[in-house]
Amino acid sequence: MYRITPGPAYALHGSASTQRLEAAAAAPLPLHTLMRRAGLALAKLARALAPHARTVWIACGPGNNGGDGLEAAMHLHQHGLAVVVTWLGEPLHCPKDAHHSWMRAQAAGVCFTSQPPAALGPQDLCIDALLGVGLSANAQRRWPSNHPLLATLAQVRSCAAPVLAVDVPSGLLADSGQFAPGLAPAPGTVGTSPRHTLSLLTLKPGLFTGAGRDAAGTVWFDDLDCSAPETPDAWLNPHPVTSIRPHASHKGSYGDVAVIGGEGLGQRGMGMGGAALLAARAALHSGAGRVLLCLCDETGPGIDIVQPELMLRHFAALHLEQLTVVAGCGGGEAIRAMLPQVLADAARLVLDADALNAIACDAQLQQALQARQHRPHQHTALTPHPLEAARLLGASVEQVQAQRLEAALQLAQRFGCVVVLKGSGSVMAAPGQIPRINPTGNARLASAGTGDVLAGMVGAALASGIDTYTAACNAVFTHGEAADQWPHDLPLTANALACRLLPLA
Ligand SMILES: NC(=O)C1=CN([C@@H]2O[C@H](COP(=O)(O)OP(=O)(O)OC[C@H]3O[C@@H](n4cnc5c(N)ncnc54)[C@H](O)[C@@H]3O)[C@@H](O)[C@H]2O)[C@@H](O)CC1
Ligand SMILES: Nc1ncnc2c1ncn2[C@@H]1O[C@H](COP(=O)(O)OP(=O)(O)O)[C@@H](O)[C@H]1O
Ligand SMILES: [K+]
Repeated sequence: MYRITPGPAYALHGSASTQRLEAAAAAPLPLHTLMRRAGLALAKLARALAPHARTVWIACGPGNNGGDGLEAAMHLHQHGLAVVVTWLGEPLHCPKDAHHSWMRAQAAGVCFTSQPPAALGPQDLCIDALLGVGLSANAQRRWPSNHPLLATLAQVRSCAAPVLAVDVPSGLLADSGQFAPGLAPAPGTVGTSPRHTLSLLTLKPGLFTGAGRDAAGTVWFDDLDCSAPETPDAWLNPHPVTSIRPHASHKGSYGDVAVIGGEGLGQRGMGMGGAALLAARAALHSGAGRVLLCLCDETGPGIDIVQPELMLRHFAALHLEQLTVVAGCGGGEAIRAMLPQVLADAARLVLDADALNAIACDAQLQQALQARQHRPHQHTALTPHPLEAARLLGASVEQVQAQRLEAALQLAQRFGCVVVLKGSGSVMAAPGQIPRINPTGNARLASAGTGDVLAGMVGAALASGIDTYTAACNAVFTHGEAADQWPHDLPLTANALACRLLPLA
């Protein structure tokens, strides 16, 4: 068993592949072996997390997730802890494994009650064994609003003791990181005590994206002594491989990035030059050899006084076929006029923000984007946030967020390019590749301009010559890592982020 921290490329398996793996792993073993291993692992972690617990409340649901909780209850009780179990299963209708563990817990003398013990405190522990991966398969069903499971789930979530979830936080869909219909916590009802999740047999994608990161808290993993030979549904995006710059290199070795964006104040009364500046500065600080800045503003400045390394260029003076172009940041409506030429000629291209919005409502631009995949010397990455992704897919933000992995893959396949679907647990996808979920980053990035910084970083990574998918994945990891390492007493603003980043290449 170990704690999951950003760095390695962990394999992620959704509920269907986990269930297949479970069946394959259980087949050669004596009955109940996996649940016994799960219960032991859970009890071990519970004791490590709450060594001074006076009371452990274990909320057990009707299926095998509840069975894991019952099995752990027996071990913790045998260790002399005051264990109280609320079991919502029915002896005649529960799965065989869970029934077996219920019998064992009863025989061991575990205390069963319908209500949580009074006065659970911060040194105590609540184990959430209500629902696991069985939820995904049955999500179309609903519990009636007066069902005891819903009341117990609310009590678990508002508990003052730390909560250790078994496999997945109950109610969260293991595949998507969204709550099942009717099972999302009401605003303001989740306690502030620490959250932990012990993922069993496999790591689930839903723990790392969407609502999953908040719900899961610290993620632990135990493989129950079973290997997972199935192809994963996704990878946790690993730390980039550090590359050393050879002494015999020069600025041309690290590529030229041109940022095109920044509609002028005079055009529609909305000045957005800052977004383009942020992307350009981020590209420079991420190691690009040279960075050109093309503002969509005839009256714009001729120099960035703060960052004089940036070279201002008119659009007509850009040799697109030799450049890595980052297009869209603050481009407003002005970027639309430049897109046909950019899509036709740019060697490597990152499309963000207003470039994506323009493409979403123009079939010709969409065709021009799709055509790039057939030109071997051209490479493209899109970096939409969920609303931009929804516009490109003709869907709603809720639909995108309900299936972040699928949405990113769908965009990648439709446009034949690499896609970064941003937000908590950004998803990276490319045609023919297993998608990745990024484990770095935090809500301090929820501030205007941090996406422009990311676009500049992807541009710098692409310009260094690495393949587009790796470039996007590396940049997303480093962008999030910078936010994770940001000093707590310093405000995280996009410009500071752009200028403090370590080189990518
Ligand atoms: N069988 C075993 O030996 C093992 C089981 N494991 C545990 O088993 C869990 C999966 O167990 P289950 O497949 O029994 O499922 P869960 O215990 O996750 O179950 C959900 C229960 O609620 C019901 N349910 C699910 N969604 C519903 C909905 N929308 N409306 C109404 N009822 C719904 C299901 O019928 C099931 O009884 C894993 O998450 C894991 O914790 C693991 O420990 C591995 C070993
Ligand atoms: N809560 C969060 N957790 C992790 N990353 C986040 C969070 N909120 C925002 N981000 C990241 O910050 C960036 C914001 O990008 P975007 O929405 O395009 O902002 P902007 O257009 O203002 O630059 C993305 O990389 C996104 O993944
Ligand atoms: K659970």
